[in-house]
Amino acid sequence: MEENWANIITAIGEDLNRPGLVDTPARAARAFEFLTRGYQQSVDEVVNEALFPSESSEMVLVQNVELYSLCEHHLLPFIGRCHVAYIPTGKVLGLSKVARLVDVFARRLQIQESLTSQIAETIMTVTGAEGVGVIIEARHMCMMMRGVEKQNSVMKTSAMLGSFREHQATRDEFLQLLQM
Ligand SMILES: Nc1nc2c(ncn2[C@@H]2O[C@H](COP(=O)(O)OP(=O)(O)OP(=O)(O)O)[C@@H](O)[C@H]2O)c(=O)[nH]1
Ligand SMILES: [Zn+2]
Repeated sequence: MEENWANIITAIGEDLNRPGLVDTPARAARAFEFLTRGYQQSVDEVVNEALFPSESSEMVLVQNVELYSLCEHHLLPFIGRCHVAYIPTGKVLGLSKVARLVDVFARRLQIQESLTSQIAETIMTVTGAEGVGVIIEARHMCMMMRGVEKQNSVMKTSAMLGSFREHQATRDEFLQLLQM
């Protein structure tokens, strides 16, 4: 990866030997590895068995999980917030694990729609929940810094599974909790 960054820097007409750039290929390689570290993670490892028995069958919402991902078309960041809700059936997931699972999929090359579905499906599988709802709101640098150059548009995507898809009342409760 280091060699490839060196090629890119040369290709844009920069001088790889100038002091500010000497370490950049290695640094950029480390940064890019970090930004895509989701590929090195597995759901089981991240959850680390942090599933706890609970009688609760009421909605759990983790709101405003910050999200940094890379769009798979331009390799530019999209940045925003993710809201995750589910209705447990006998076990609840460790709170931090919800945010960790968001990162497992955000730290890859993504489009926002797939990222949203992957998070929802994983929470559903891991918890055996009755239903899951995920909403992501994000700003795409590929639309802001370049291309169409729109600074204020926000992309909102949702994935509703199980009771969140089947029952209007469940979906409404989710959307109401988000607005509180
Ligand atoms: N649906 C979806 N599209 C995305 C996402 N991230 C980037 N894109 C879009 O991917 C498309 C790629 O279009 P192309 O025409 O192949 O590429 P381009 O010439 O760079 O397009 P422009 O961005 O319009 O300049 C663009 O419309 C981007 O806005 C995403 O998460 N979801
Ligand atoms: Zn893009």
